[in-house]
Amino acid sequence: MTDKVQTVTQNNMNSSLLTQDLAKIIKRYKKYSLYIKRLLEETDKSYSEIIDRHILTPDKCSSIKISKSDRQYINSLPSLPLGLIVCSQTYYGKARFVNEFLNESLLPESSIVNKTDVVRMIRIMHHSTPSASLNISGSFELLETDYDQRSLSWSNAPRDYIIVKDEKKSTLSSDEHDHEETALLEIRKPLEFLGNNLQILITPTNQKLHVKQIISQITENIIPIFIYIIDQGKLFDHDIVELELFHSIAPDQPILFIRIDQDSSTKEPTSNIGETPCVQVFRQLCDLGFLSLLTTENCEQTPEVNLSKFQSDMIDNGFNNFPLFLNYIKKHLNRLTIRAVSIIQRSHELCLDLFNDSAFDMARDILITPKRISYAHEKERELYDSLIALTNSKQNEIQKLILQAVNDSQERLTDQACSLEIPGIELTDQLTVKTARDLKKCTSVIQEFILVRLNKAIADKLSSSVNILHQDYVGTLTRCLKNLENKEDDETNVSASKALHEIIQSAYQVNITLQTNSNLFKLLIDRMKELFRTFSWSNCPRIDPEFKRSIASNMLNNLSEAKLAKSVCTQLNDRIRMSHYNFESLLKQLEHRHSDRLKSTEDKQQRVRKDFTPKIARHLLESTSLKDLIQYDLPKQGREVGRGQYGVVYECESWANQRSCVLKSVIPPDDRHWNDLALEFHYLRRIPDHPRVVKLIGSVIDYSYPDHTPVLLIMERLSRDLHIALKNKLPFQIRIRIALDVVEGLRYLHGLGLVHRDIKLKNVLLDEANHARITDLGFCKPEVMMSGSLVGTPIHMAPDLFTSKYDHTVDVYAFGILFWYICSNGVKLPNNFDVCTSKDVLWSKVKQGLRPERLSVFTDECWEIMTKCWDTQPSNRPYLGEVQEKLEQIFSKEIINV
Ligand SMILES: Nc1ncnc2c1ncn2[C@@H]1O[C@H](COP(=O)(O)OP(=O)(O)OP(=O)(O)O)[C@@H](O)[C@H]1O
Repeated sequence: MTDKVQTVTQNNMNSSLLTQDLAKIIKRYKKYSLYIKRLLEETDKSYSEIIDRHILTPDKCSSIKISKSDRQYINSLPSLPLGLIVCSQTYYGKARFVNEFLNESLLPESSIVNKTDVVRMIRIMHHSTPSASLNISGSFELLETDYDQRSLSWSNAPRDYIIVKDEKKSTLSSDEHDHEETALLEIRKPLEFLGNNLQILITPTNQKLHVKQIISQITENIIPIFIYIIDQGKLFDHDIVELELFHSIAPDQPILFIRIDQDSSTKEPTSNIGETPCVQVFRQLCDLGFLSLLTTENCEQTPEVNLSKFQSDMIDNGFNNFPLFLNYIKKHLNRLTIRAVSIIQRSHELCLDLFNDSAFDMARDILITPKRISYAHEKERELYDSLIALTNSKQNEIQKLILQAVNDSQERLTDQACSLEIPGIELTDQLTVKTARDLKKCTSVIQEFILVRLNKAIADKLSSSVNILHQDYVGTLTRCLKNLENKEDDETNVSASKALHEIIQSAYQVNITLQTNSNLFKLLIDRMKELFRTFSWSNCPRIDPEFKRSIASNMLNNLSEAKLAKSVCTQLNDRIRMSHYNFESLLKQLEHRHSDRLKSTEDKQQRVRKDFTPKIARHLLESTSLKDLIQYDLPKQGREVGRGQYGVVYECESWANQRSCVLKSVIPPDDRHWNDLALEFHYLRRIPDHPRVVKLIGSVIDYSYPDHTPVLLIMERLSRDLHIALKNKLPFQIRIRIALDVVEGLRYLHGLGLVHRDIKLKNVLLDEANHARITDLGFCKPEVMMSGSLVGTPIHMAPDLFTSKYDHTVDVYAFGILFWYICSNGVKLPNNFDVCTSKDVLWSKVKQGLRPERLSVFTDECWEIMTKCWDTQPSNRPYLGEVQEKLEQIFSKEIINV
């Protein structure tokens, strides 16, 4: 008796803890779902601005947009209730689980319901007043008057509510019976811990419905969590078929299998093959592909990779293992929210990548376009000059060509002329013409015949020899202009490359069109006709072959190849000159259009750098931090390690499966700081792990304070910074190795296109073995994203930082100053700087050339390195590769000496 009382009390306690913890888990899930929804709304707002302002091209905009189905999924999480869907091998398994879960005997168990009874689908939900109803797909309600009347306190569901009446015994038609069978029993009663956020849904038993139909009906308007109770010693064939079907219909849906001890009254005989039921069931579930020998811990480390695989789990002895049940629910809900936030996070990452690419493109465009235009000018001029020179110098050649063509074809043409038929002419018996008009006609037919063939011969000669333009010479200019033109929005404009094409055409005209009806061709004929006009006839000749031959050879002999050649060249010259003027004016127009376009590109570039990149980086900081928060919770803050200008650094024992971390807690006071932090975070997390750069583990935004939101950046922990280390002095050899580490780290960052912009003692951290890593990438940016802001720590700032146009060599300058400290083996300010009364005085002196003084301990090699690094002229500063080489020489020498 006492034992029983104790068990009941224990059960009550367990149950109340379970319900409290479950409520907490669901509350947390709902809170994060709402954050994610808000983040989606804010992201949408930013994306609308990006679209409205044409910051990205329409196809790029559509690539970052979150799809309709993803959007529906994200919005469904905070708005739809969770549904704990209870499946089992038997009805008893479901009833036992639900009753245990609710800690009351709501569903009738073995003594009341028979094994063969058809049990309907049941929904249990919280409501302040108890009631029950039968629903079809939630839209159609079959009311049976006494259901509500009989409900009373609703501590037990009557048998006839849950059992579908036998078809044979029922008075209903077959259709009505089907409706009656698929109807869902909805039980509403006060169940505070379920609240509005959780419902329990019990799958039907012994119904004829297909698994697919059951899944679609039961998951309607809820976020499902599938639970499968195994209440028999093993899975039977029909269970396996059902589970296989489930797996094929909903492959991404994980299931929590809960094995409970068999109820003796419903026990089925199981084959004993020497395995415990737990092992047998586990093996069966592995065979089905639901479970794997891979531990769940392994799965947890990479939740995205395993989103659809091996998320199912099994709990043995389910009723005594509610903490495991809760743990599964928490993991499952985490996966849902992580999936949602990952969708947004990926879109943010893609958007920032596109910004980065477009920043590169814009910077390149701004740099290259003016160069291309002047290149086009220069090349066209060269082309024009050489064409003119060529046509002038070709006159003799052309003359020779014409003469050669005439000589080559003279015999053939006169022979052909002899046998030429002259149609439409009536001749006398003596072969003479009857009228002067006929004689003229005969002459013109022969002339025409000769002219056409002669022209063909000349044209062939010219075209094969006037290969005056080299393809690559023209090709380069064409490509250059094509690139310029591609940037043009207005395609209907007459382009400079069309003008270029014209100039090439005219130069090649001889080659291209002489054989056909070109102007040049006509000109040749006209020219020749003019030359033959002088031909006169003394008496009326016989129109015989002799006559035809004499006309033909007369023509060919009288041809003035010099005049013809001159005429060809003048024509070519005129054409080239005209094309050139045309080209020049079109290129001018193109230049104007480009200069307007570049102005707006510069504006766009500024907007991308200064407004949109920080904005999306901030969204990304939120999405990534939220994901980390869901996955790993808030890190535990240990003792303070150090303080910077913007945040406090604390120890943190472990977080996200990493031991020995620090968390840098920053409370950005305004939007500018938020943006800086977001950018720092964005660039830092993109940097692949490198031994010389401090590793960022993750970030979390702590939303638990009402008036401020600290951002926690969690990083690997090192032992101290270089400032502290130098204060305590270090051997020379170690200091040189530290300098080498810093150079290596900087070279790595520069190789990624990044500029650190804040190299100083406190941003170099040392590990236990005094190896250095660069940290604090707050100002670190890709070179193309830098808008010339004045950032850094005064004494390390290069004078060119004040010109708003600077590059990665500002890091080389800062390294020079850092190296001065390293060589001085201390932290005392250089005397030359110490005398400056303010930051402004210091900067103005540095601009005038003031640098740290040489200390007596400095070797010549070291002094040379630092002085070269801090050269006023950025282009005179050495490459870091050179610095590394010099430092390595010093280091090796030191080793030998030691
Ligand atoms: N990963 C870390 N491991 C150990 N100590 C660290 C780590 N990060 C920072 N610290 C300590 O915390 C101090 C403060 O670091 P923080 O990056 O906030 O600022 P800072 O670089 O000193 O200055 P600022 O904020 O002006 O850039 C550092 O000087 C260093 O001593």
